[in-house]
Amino acid sequence: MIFLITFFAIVIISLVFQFRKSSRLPPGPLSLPLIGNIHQLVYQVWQRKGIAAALDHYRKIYGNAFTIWLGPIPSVSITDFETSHEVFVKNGKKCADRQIAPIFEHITGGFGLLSANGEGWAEMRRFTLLAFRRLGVGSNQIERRIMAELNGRCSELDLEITQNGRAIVSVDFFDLTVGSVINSLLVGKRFEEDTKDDYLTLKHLFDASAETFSLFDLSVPVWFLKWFFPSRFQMTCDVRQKILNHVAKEAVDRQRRLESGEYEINSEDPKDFVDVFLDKIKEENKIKKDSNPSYTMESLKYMLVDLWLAGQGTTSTTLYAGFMKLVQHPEIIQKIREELLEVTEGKRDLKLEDRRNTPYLNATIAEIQRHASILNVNFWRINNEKISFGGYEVEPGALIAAQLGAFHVREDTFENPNEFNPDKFLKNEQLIQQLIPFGIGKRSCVGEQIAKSELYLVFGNLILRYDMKADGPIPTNGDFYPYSSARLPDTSGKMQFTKF
Ligand code: HEM
Repeated sequence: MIFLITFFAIVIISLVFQFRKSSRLPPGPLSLPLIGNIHQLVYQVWQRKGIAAALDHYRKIYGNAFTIWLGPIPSVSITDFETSHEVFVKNGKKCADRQIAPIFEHITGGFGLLSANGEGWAEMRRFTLLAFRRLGVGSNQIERRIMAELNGRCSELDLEITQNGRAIVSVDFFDLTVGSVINSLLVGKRFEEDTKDDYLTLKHLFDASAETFSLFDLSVPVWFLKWFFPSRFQMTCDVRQKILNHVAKEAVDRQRRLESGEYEINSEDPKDFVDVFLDKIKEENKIKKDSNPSYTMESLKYMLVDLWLAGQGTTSTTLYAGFMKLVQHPEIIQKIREELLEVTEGKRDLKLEDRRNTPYLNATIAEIQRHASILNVNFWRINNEKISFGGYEVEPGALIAAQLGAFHVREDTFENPNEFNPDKFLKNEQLIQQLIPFGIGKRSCVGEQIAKSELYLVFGNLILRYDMKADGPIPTNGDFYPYSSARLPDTSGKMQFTKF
């Protein structure tokens, strides 16, 4: 009897505590002590066949901001633009830290951008944006890099068309084009015929690392993985080390040549990110006593991996998914082409400066990004100060995220969200400002300018140059891993390109 009374007393006290902790937070399903809402979340994700759909379900019940308790930690999801702006821009400083998966913290040691926080992250972010500017991002220098790569790839397509009357284009085409642009920006090398194997090794390693990017791997503590899944843990560490060595080998070699006097950096006209970084290491070394500890070879290696990792798959997936949509809508391709022929008079390539005169292409790219919405769950931030918004209060230590995937499928913002139709962005010109595929606030994408330039130039110029249609069935599987944080489409689709 005493045992039963004690048990019920503990349950009631725990429920009261849980209720009090939740009372100022945005609403959400009734949570239990210790497990929070994990059981309901798992059920909804399973029943609705995906994380974004489950979050959309909660949004419909509880509104634009809602709380799901992940065990003892509250996670606040925000699914509209205005509240995201209020929290991540107006209160940006309070939630600049990212919640870093224990396994990532373990393998990066706080280096890089994706899995770093604090002063080290802030310094690297400032440096990266400055380095990108020095390398011509935002000017027509980046346009030249992208077009050089695209022209190289198109000459291969043209040869295939001359030989076979058509070229078969698969996801590899976009992977290689985007991979080459980023490689040339980071380490000054494109992937050419003789270096394609290099690229394939890297792609294979990145694919292998994506396998260990499930919510499970990202949530459990390192000791748990080490003890209960030692081979999986080892695989994650080994793959990461191989990626690090592979991506950084050019930087290590250049550092060696720099020290031996075989190589010199032209500070006025750096060739790539490695040049800018090595130059900065040299500058910091001169200061000695007060030099910034962020500028080391180790730090450069992790920066290269993060920029490669974040910049390659995202852009390539968007291009592939976009073309898969377009070949199912030849009328949209036709309308884009008419617009582009008017702007270029059919005599020249499409340029970034044409963007203001191509509203239909701009709307199509926005619709592609909305549909591709590459993250099912956005990276969580941790607030380190209390954040108040819309009458709610989120105490420090909560997880908080703008859920881009759930936001991009809202039917009250994007009419008929399942339908692929760029017209929605033309009917309401403000809508394009509300789309946030690159995230919002202090941790938003550092590669946004590069990605936007690539998407515009590749979509536009390929449509200007080629007629395209599906080669075989278009995969209709939707999201290949609906339970993973990142959205990955089935990439088995192919297209036939012929000369326009
Ligand atoms: C279509 C292409 C791309 C999309 C949709 C995309 C999207 C995103 C998103 C949603 C985030 C997280 C924002 C947040 O936490 O709120 C992010 C972060 C990031 N992206 Fe991108 N990205 C793309 C291309 C690129 C490129 C080309 C690069 C590099 C050259 C890049 C580098 C990064 C980095 C380093 C971060 C972490 C920034 C930080 O933590 O400070 N991304 N991106």
